[in-house]
Amino acid sequence: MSEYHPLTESEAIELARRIEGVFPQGAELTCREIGDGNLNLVFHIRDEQSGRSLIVKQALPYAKVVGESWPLTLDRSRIESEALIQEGRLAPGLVPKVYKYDPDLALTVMEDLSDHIIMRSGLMQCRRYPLFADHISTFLANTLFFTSDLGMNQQEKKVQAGRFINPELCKITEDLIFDDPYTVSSNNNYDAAIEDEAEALRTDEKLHFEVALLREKFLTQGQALLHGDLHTGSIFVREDSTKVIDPEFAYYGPMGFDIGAVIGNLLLNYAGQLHWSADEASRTSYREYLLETVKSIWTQFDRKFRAHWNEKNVDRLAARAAGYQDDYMRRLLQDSIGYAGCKMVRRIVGLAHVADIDRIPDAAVREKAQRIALRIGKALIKGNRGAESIDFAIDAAREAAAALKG
Ligand SMILES: Nc1ncnc2c1ncn2[C@@H]1O[C@H](COP(=O)(O)OP(=O)(O)O)[C@@H](O)[C@H]1O
Ligand SMILES: CSC[C@H]1O[C@H](OP(=O)(O)O)[C@H](O)[C@@H]1O
Repeated sequence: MSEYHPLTESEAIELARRIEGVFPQGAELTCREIGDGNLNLVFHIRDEQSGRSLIVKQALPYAKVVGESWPLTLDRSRIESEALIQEGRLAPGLVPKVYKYDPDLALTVMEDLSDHIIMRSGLMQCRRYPLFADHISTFLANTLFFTSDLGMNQQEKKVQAGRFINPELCKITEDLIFDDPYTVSSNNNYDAAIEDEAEALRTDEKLHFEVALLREKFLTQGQALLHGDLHTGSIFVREDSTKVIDPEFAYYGPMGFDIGAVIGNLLLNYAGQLHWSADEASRTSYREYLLETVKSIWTQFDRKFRAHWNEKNVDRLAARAAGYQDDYMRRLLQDSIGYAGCKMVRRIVGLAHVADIDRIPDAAVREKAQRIALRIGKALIKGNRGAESIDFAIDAAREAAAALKG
């Protein structure tokens, strides 16, 4: 079985059976392929009798969402498993356990998180997660600080950056997020009703300038080891637990890209609340919850990151230089806001959308949600370098909803 080929369900069972300490001898295992993402196969293997289960995630040699015409490296499976192991070390309890990585079959065997729900689905059901901001801010502060030049040996960091060179997956981001939405591209995909918005994205010079600056940072700034695709479809939640999955886009990049991904995806749900909330009162209430969550994520991240800096910093100059920490955090906030905006725009007009918006059944309501999302996204991109607090993002969201009477 060791030569690469996409597994059948029965092969996935045989592979899972060989993982020590999970299934009882002779267990009757069942298997279902449950992958709903854009890229990979995900097998769920379970023993009904003991209730034990695990996940086998296997990379395909192409992007599943497009097909074999878009070849994609299998090495992303190594990057994903190594990133999960790093994240688990730095943020214990916030990622699934990795049982095995098989380089020949390009697969990772990991903990089954089916007792959680994908956060995007939870948000579409207007559920609240009181510990999420605490958990995700810990994940972000720990993984970003301790893989940066502030928190780890600077020579080791360069060596580690070499293990996370991820050109093909970075190219997807560079094209889909920072290029296609602002030009005519066969990758783009949007409803005809918002052709005026797509045209405006293609002709807005101030927007292009800001996107170019953010893209330049994505291309050149190896600040920390990023998750690289931290949207709400890559986060499993329960009221009492948060688990981050799917770091196959991991590479050394600008920290704000991860923080912005979380914020941008919460705001995409905010835009979609026209449909998911039952009425005006619950819409207002849930939107406030989303904005409080955005604020709390940034505030807690800022506090935790500064605490690491003050207590665990390994860069002597960073410890001494007056005003450096405040300047660093201000730039980080601004990057996060800018990238949040980019993440929002791409999910409305680019290749891969989000269910928060696309599953709105009524075309007129969906169109309004798309316009709100684009209005917020553009405001965040254009205003990022002037933002002095996270309230800038919150005010932009409120303004867009009010302007379009969401
Ligand atoms: N550890 C896990 N436990 C349970 N389900 C999982 C796990 N990992 C992935 N899944 C399921 O598979 C889906 C796709 O996984 P994901 O890692 O996002 O794949 P892709 O890389 O193709 O986007 C998830 O939305 C989730 O339903
Ligand atoms: C051609 S890949 C498009 C899109 O899919 C990835 O998301 P996921 O693997 O979580 O489904 C990533 O966001 C890419 O930009």
